[in-house]
This record gives sequence, structure tokens and C-alpha cells, in this order.
Amino acid sequence: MRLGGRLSAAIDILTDIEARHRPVAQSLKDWGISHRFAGSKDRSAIGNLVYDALRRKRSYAYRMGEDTPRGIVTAAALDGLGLDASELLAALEGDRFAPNLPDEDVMDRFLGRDASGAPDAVAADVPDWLAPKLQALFGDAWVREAAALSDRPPLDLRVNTLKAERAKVIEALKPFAAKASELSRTGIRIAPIAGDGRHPNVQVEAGFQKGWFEVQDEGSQLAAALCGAQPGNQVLDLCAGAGGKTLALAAAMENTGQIHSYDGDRQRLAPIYERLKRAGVRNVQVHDPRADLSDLEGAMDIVLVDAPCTGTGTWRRRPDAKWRLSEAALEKRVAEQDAVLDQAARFVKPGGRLVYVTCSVLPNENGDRISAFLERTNGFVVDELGEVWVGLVPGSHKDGIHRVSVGEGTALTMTPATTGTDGFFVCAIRKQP
Ligand SMILES: C[S@@+](CC[C@H](N)C(=O)[O-])C[C@H]1O[C@@H](n2cnc3c(N)ncnc32)[C@H](O)[C@@H]1O
Repeated sequence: MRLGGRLSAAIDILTDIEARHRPVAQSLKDWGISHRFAGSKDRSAIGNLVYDALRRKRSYAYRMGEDTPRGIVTAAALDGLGLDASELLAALEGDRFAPNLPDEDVMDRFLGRDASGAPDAVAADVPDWLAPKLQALFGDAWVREAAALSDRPPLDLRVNTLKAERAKVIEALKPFAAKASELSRTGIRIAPIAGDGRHPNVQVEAGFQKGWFEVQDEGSQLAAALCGAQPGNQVLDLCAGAGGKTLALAAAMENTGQIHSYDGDRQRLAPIYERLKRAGVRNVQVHDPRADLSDLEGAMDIVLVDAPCTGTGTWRRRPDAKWRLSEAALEKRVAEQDAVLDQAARFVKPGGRLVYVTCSVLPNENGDRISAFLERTNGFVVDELGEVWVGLVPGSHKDGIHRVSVGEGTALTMTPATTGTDGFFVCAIRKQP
């Protein structure tokens, strides 16, 4: 396909997403099924256009002066491919599949204009109702923080230290310019996609098949590391899902002690068995939703609650979720978070810790949930995670991350703008002996 056909496809897919409120991955997949002639490069290029357009939907529409799929896909092409208007039009010449794009002077105006004159929520590329919530957390920096949630994300890997050293994995992934992560000691980073390229499918690499590494955002790796799990510990991963954090904890515990991995949804838990096997993990017991966990009550050194959340911290990877999120969905998540915190508390042993994690940056889902929990539950105090962070991350400074005062302690919020990771919140609360 030439660029014209790719642009037309991206416009069709965006129109479908908007008309039918469909997840972007689903729309792209359906398009692929009904256009089997399109090659993998075409699919990635179309995917980039659609994702970029969704990431910056409002600021692109403002700068282009046109809030239509055509307007924002054109913006994504100019921005993402680094073309000027005449280069874009020249690339479409004689292409009968090319869409009818905005005029050249409109494109020139787009390129000459940033979104600084726009209302804050437009420049930040967020729905209006979320602006006050983000402002409450980030203060004057909120537009910059929110805008960074619209960047293309890197591809992050976690080295499975049960099977390989980081240098060995980096060497194996040399063709992809893989580099040691800046913050996570077990992390490897492959830079964000440039232009119309794509990330390598690292899961077909021999190293992946051998269990040397997992795909895991650096923020998720750090959230697991902040649990401070030690060899020999007893740990309950209460919202284990497909096991991303379970695997990281198992490696930190050097395959000793015991991790109990549970999830309320059997479907989400299903991939964990295969992943544990590939990673060579032997200290995990998986409990399906029917399991009786009462034997674990009052016995855990660490209970990890990787809570169900709105996922605002992952908007770089799932930009469509940003526009689908509603106040009702947020309220539903908040209720689930309160319930799962109450459920978790009874498993913590005296002197043990409950570590609460979300991949959201919204205070309602984060510090507010812990404050509410402390109000209705006796005997827990919030740890000082700021110092733990400095100890964990080589060369870091305590101002390199958002510290959030909760109760008498400090929780942390990671963001693309500050830590270069997805957005994550981590708070550790200790059960008093
Ligand atoms: C953020 S995801 C977990 C991701 C996973 N820990 C990882 O690192 O890959 C949240 C999970 O919580 C589960 N969940 C929600 N409410 C729950 C509850 N009350 N008890 C146990 N699991 C719950 C959901 O099924 C979902 O899999």
C-alpha cells in the first residue's frame, strides 16, 4: 500500500471507533481481517496513525481547525512522519486510494501552531471532566504531565534474573538497540517507535522462549520492586491477573519462600501457568477464584493489591481508553478498590505490609483510597516510600518522583513526565505488631 491507502484506512478505522465506541485494538484487528492483502508494514503504519491520532485527538483538532477523523489523521501523519504539507501532498500524487485531505495552507497552519493558546484540557489532550482531578495532583505542571501521557511509549522488558543476566539479554537483543533501563535494575528498554516503524516482536526471540525476559513496563517493574519482597517471604498477590508482578516477585525472592497468586477472574489468571513454567518459577502457588484462602489469614509478610483501576497511567499504550472513561466507570473502580483493600487487610500478619498499586494517576483511585481505608480500619500505618525509592533506584533523587503524603507516610506516583514510565501509584501500609 502507498501512503494514500494507509491514510484512508486510518480514517475509516477512526470513524468506526468513534461511531461504535469500539476498542482500538479490536477495530484494527477487524480491519486486518477484511483487508488481507495488507502487509505487516502497512498494518503497523496504519496502527501508528490511528494510535497517534487518538493520543493527541484534541490538540490535533485544535491545531488543524478541524475535529474530524480526516483532520486528526492528517495531523498524525504530518507530526508522526515528520513531513511538511508539500511533502505529504507530493507523496499522495497519483494515488487513487488517497483521501481528500485538508488544503495545503490548513496543513501549514497546523505545523506552525502549537496548542499553547488552547484551553488547558485541549492542550493536555484529556476530557474536560478529568482536568480538575489531574490539576489537583500535579498543580501547575498538570498540562505537561497529561501531555506526556500522549507520547509514544517505549517497549520495556524485565530480565528474569532466575535465568539470565541483564548484559546477556541486551547482547541477545542487540539488533533492536536494546539498552539497560535507567531506573529498574532488571529493566531493558527499546526506544519508542520512530516514524511509521514498529517495535520488534520480541516474543518470538529465542531468549523469550527460554524465559530470559518478560515484557513489562518499567513502572510495573519498579512497583513490584517497591514491595521489598525478600527471599523466604510469604506473599499474597491478591490481584495477580496474568502474573506480571508475581513473576517479578518470584525473581526478587530467588525462587524461595512462597507466593500465593490469586485473582477473582479465572480468565485473567489463565496465562499465568504458562508464564511461570517458561520463567522457571517454583515458589508460586496459584489459587483460582473458587479457592479458600482462609489458611493465609494473618500470615503474610506482604499482600500485594495490584488493584483494578481506570488505567489512566497507560494512556500512551491505550489512548482510546482516555476518551471512553466516564465518571460512572471511575466510581465503579473506586468501589472495587475499597472492597479489595478490605479483603486484603485480613491476610497481613502483624508487622507485615499491604502494598497497594494502581496503574492510574487519579487521586480518587490512589491516596484517597488509602485515606478512606485508614479511616475505617485500625492498626495500619503508611510507610515512607520516598526513602525506599532512593535506595532502590541507583543515582535517583527524592525529587525525581511525585511523593504523595498519605496518613503519616509517603506514597509515590510515577509518570511518563517524571520517571519516563507508565503512570503508577504505589503505597505501602504496615500492620502494627
Ligand atoms: C491491574 S490487574 C492485575 C495485573 C497483574 N497483577 C499484573 O501485574 O499483570 C487487576 C486484577 O484484579 C482482579 N480483581 C479485581 N477485583 C478483585 C478482587 N476483589 N479479588 C481478586 N482479584 C480482583 C482483576 O480480575 C484483574 O485481573
